[in-house]
Amino acid sequence: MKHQYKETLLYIENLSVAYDDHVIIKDITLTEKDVVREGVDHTGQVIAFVGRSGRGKSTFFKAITGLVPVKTGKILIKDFEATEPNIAKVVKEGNIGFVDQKYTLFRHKTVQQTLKFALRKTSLTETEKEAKIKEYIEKWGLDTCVDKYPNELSGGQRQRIAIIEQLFSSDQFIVLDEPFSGLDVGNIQEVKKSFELLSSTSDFNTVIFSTHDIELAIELAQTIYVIGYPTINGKKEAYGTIVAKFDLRELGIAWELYGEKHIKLSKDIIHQMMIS
Ligand SMILES: Nc1ncnc2c1ncn2[C@@H]1O[C@H](COP(=O)(O)OP(=O)(O)OP(=O)(O)O)[C@@H](O)[C@H]1O
Repeated sequence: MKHQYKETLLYIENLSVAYDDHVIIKDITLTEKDVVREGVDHTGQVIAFVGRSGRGKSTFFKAITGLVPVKTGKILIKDFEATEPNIAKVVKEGNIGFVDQKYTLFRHKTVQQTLKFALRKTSLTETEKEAKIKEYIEKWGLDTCVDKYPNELSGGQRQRIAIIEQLFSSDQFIVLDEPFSGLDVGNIQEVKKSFELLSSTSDFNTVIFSTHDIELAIELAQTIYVIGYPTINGKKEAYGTIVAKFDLRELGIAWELYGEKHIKLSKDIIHQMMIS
């Protein structure tokens, strides 16, 4: 066995979202399962969404994080509080962490204060909260930032704080909308490291992100979905949906160094994006 599929972590059926009467995304159905790899302690899931501008990636992310209401459909996630396996719950705002493109932080709070605030609804004691913040600050290399305000942080640092903040207030899911846009090469490496940290912490950790950088998507994700306008009966529709799914595990190239097969996949993905 190289890898095995276990419990369902995320299940989306027939999702559609409309602003006023204008349907933006429609007919979105997907299942993501927990994957266990032989000889690897923690294998979090990394899922990428790509697609041309305006096809509805951000709208889809806002729907699964409960930030916009759905028109139709069901979004279920594993219930981590249930004592039995395979118990799912309907997603609610706050269950899935969302890091937007601007990594918005409280302007008037220091990093320490921001993280403390993110833990306010947990049942941890004051001492436990301090310990948890310290643990993450150290693990994520943010020791020098504790007493700084957002305008004193680099883009990469701001983003890591935004990720930790979301991790503190929601369970094992985190959605990042274009986490790599506008970052320099150094910060891109830092964010990549955050992805590794996230997925190596727990089997259940699931990172969902969008990007316009296909190579990065292939390098980081095990599943890549293309969101685009579908062509139905020869006519291109004007709503976004999943037009293609690429499972790198099935293709035998997940967790592998970038090579010939990855380059071929990149071409296939770009082709799917161009026709949708
Ligand atoms: N609040 C809103 N009200 C009305 N229309 C909206 C709203 N937000 C987004 N839209 C429209 O929904 C469509 C999809 O936008 P969305 O931001 O989800 O696309 P995207 O795929 O994330 O694009 P990009 O890659 O450029 O970020 C666009 O036509 C956009 O104009």
